[in-house]
Amino acid sequence: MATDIHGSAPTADAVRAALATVNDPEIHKPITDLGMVKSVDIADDGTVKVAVYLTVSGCPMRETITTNVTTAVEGVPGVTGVTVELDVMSDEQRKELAGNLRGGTAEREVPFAQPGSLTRVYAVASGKGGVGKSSVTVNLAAAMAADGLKVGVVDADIYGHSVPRMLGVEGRPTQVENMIMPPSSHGVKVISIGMFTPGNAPVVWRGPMLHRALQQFLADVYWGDLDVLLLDLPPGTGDIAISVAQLVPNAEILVVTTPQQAAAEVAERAGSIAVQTHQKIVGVVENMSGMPCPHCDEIVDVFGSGGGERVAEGLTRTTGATVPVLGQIPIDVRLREGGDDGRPVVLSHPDSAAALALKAIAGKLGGRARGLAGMSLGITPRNKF
Ligand SMILES: Nc1ncnc2c1ncn2[C@@H]1O[C@H](COP(=O)(O)OP(=O)(O)OP(=O)(O)O)[C@@H](O)[C@H]1O
Repeated sequence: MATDIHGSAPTADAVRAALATVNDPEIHKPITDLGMVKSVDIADDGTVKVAVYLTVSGCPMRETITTNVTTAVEGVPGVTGVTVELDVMSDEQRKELAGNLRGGTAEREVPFAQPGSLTRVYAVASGKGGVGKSSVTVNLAAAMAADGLKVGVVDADIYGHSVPRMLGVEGRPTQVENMIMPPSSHGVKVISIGMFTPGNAPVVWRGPMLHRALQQFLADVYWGDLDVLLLDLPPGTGDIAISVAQLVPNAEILVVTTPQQAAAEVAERAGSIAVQTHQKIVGVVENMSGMPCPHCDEIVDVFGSGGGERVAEGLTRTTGATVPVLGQIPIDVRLREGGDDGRPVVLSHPDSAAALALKAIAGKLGGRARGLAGMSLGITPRNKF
């Protein structure tokens, strides 16, 4: 603990400045800006009592907040001891905070669909299930976050939500009024339907409910300023793909397939939905592209070859715009293990061939300048008669 050499009591300004360095662990903004500091009492003997408002009672972050406040204030010259008292915001205070976080925008707007939004939104789609769409999503997200980008993932795979496990995110999100704070892991903010269902209960929802859930994930979750938002869609050409197109028309589609002929055909069908919804297809990722033989390193084409290329060519023909193959990811046991352990392979084995392929794709997608390119201008072309 730091003690002032002159033995004088710490100043209120210095304590405030120290508190301004403490971020709320979920909102990632200084507690002083969020109206969370209730009072600061500085005694002549240098002891400081800080009263902090939690956003909700039973906040899972209370211990982290207490520790961080204590550490920050202990560092102020002249402080001889710190006690932290916790209180809970009133409904009124929570409403005010939610309003502040929204930055004055009306409720229920999807921030990523607003003109001027600089967040790149990628909807990750596949034709068939099990081709590695979620694995690709979480690894791209983790690689981009490791590169310093602010990244969010919406697990919109309502039927097979696996993103939280793959990223090692546990627990339920905190809710402040009708704003949901997304938990984060490996620097990636995540929201999933799995966080709102008891146990591992399967979700049997119909189209309109799915649309509402997705709208909530996009509009009611406090994402902050994101560079990239990845949406893990359910396989196929279902309702969610249409909802994404309506809610975030500027989302670009990333198609994941395996090299297999059958998978490639359905992937192409899933991708071509973009033609109907006027969305851009950013590219194709071929996953499970061969497996290095553990004995001789020869590449074994377990699922055949050429699927990614075929899908890209097909989508280029259908859309009239060039759709590139962004990368090929080999089969790697460590990638599967990373998914089971909540530690994406790009972080656990960054030099493996699978991780290198994923990081190269992340570099292409994350490195594209943020801008208005690809954004809907809100103009509907008039039909010619
Ligand atoms: N390149 C790879 N090497 C080894 N295992 C992989 C690879 N890609 C995915 N897997 C494994 O295959 C399984 C299916 O992957 P994943 O859940 O990502 O697919 P998905 O397309 O999202 O499936 P669904 O749409 O049904 O949710 C997982 O166990 C995952 O760990």
